[in-house]
Amino acid sequence: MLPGTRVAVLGAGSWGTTFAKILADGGADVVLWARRPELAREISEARRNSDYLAGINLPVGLRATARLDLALAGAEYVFVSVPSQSLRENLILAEPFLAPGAVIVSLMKGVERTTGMRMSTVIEEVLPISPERIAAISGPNLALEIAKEQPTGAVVSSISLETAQAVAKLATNKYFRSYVNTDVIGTEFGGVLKNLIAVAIGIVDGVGFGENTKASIITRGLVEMTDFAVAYGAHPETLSGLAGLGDLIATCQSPLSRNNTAGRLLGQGYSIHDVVKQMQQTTEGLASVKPVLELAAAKGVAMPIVEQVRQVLDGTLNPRDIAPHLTTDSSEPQGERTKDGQAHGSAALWGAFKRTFDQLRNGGRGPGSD
Ligand SMILES: NC(=O)C1=CN([C@@H]2O[C@H](COP(=O)(O)OP(=O)(O)OC[C@H]3O[C@@H](n4cnc5c(N)ncnc54)[C@H](O)[C@@H]3O)[C@@H](O)[C@H]2O)C=CC1
Ligand SMILES: O=C(CO)COP(=O)(O)O
Repeated sequence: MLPGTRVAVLGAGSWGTTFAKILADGGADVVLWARRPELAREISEARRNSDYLAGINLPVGLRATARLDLALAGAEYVFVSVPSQSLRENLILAEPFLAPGAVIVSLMKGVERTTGMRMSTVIEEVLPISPERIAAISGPNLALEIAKEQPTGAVVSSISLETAQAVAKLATNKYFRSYVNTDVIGTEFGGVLKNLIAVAIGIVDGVGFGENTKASIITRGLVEMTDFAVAYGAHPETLSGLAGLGDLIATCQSPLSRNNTAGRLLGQGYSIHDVVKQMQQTTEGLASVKPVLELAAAKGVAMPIVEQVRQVLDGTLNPRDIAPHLTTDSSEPQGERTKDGQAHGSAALWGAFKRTFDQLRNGGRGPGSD
């Protein structure tokens, strides 16, 4: 990838702006599209995005505009970071201005509420481009930490390995390392599902429960995530990688996570109505609960933790009663793993932890697989 590749980033919230910085610091020629002209002006002139990334200086070469046509003109790669529920309407607006042959990359971690579709499938349905020109990026990527240039990794996924590698080369710099895979289903569902487990962790934190409960929810949550994603065709290893376990750890541990924060407020007794009012930024998990449970039911996948999150959101479960299992479940004792699982016993889980940390340490070379 030659430095100076023309790239557009759509969405100037915390992740879109941070990703624009990642790409610009990697040598790309980046134009960031913001809906609001005053935000585009602040980014271009003051090199700041004070609403979303307070205290961060943005790269000198990064340009911003509120004109979608100007942002997209000549862009070979288009990275999209708008709230998942608004993706479809934004793609319709963007389509007339897309350069022929452009690659579209989803940075989002939600499913469309009305259809249950993953973001790459919404892109494939709305835009007249082949799936080989679509990619998705996911990983333990709390925006503010990356904007401060704290090192991390992510996975770029596309059914075309060539596309994934080209995108990964663009999205690599001294503090951000991109790996590649071709498991788009696992990569995208990893990002969607860890949000729901992070809401559950926030709830138990808000209630005041301790580390045993949280560790149990994280571990059982990873089983739910894996069973769900595998039922839809994902490789289980993807869920043990950066886009699964890696992101689950980051999101469940960090007060920077909006999903975790929303859960904590619910656990402290706020109603979902009050929580939505308080959250200034996109909280994908809240919109994903219902479609994910519908998709799980369609494949017969049990998701007791996500089900309890739904009940807390609906006000039918007291947050104090949330547990890593359904407390009403009186079935016979089961093994820790359900279907594909005996291969994923404790040794495999330790292996997955170790791989994740090894990958985080292993920066600096070309894109490898996750
Ligand atoms: N913030 C983070 O640390 C990370 C976020 N993500 C994902 O990135 C996506 C975007 O999230 P954030 O940037 O964090 O959200 P955000 O709330 O910080 O920013 C969202 C941006 O989209 C704009 N927006 C809102 N409604 C819109 C609409 N209808 N059309 C166009 N733009 C609209 C907002 O004005 C704002 O600029 C989400 O799917 C999230 O899961 C992924 C990795 C990390
Ligand atoms: O996806 C994220 C970290 O990888 C950001 O999580 P939140 O959307 O919960 O802030």
